[in-house]
Amino acid sequence: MHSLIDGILEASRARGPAATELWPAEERRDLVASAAEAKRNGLIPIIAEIKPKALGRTLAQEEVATYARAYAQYGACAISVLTEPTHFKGSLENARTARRAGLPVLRKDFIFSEVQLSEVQADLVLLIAALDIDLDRFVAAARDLGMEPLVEVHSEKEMERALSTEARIIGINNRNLKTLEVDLETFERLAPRARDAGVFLVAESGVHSPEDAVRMVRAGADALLVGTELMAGPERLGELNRL
Ligand SMILES: O=P(O)(O)OC[C@@H](O)[C@@H](O)c1c[nH]c2ccccc12
Repeated sequence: MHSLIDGILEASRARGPAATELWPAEERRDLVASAAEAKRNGLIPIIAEIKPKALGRTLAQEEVATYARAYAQYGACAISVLTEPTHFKGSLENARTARRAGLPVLRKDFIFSEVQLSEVQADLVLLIAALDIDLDRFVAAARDLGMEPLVEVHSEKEMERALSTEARIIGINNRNLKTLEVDLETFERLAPRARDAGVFLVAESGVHSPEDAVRMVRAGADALLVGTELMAGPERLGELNRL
């Protein structure tokens, strides 16, 4: 694993988990239904990410709220929120704030221990296959807490691992977490196997233009996850999600 990931895991271990959050009995928001609605409205379903690292600094809560509202206004089907503080400059608070915009929220973090799952409420939670966690156990634990797991893969081997679990949503990360290189070909190579298995498929990372977006949809993406490009200007979502 890249030393960056080692550093993130080490910092997380040193911090320890945040206090467990009790889940209010409010309705859960469904990514699959929200993506279907975007499609009906003639839009490419995009999960728009709040990624402070793209700006090189932490965000004030008013800024998080502004991004989240803009993402909703420009037709995002969900919001992804980085909650990892040391490298990605995210926070649990950002997830709570973003959820007020009304869209399903995906919590993005480096989850390697089950207690981390209860730190904050989200509709979906990212589980990274490359972290070598017991995916079956974490998929079940996430559902027990009322969150839908999104299992992220980057190789054929990780894809087989993800498909062997009960996961219904799989993300193919075009960014290699070891080298940090981005290649949209990764999605094109791995998507057919997942399509055959009938899971909901997310193309993650490296989408910067309408051409990139269409390319991922043609390759079989049910939704795209876009961060860096939208942090530079959330209004760009309005160009990226046009079919
Ligand atoms: O900024 P990009 O290239 O649009 O990528 C967004 C998202 O896919 C990326 O932030 C991401 C994908 N998987 C992750 C795992 C951890 C942290 C971050 C990520």
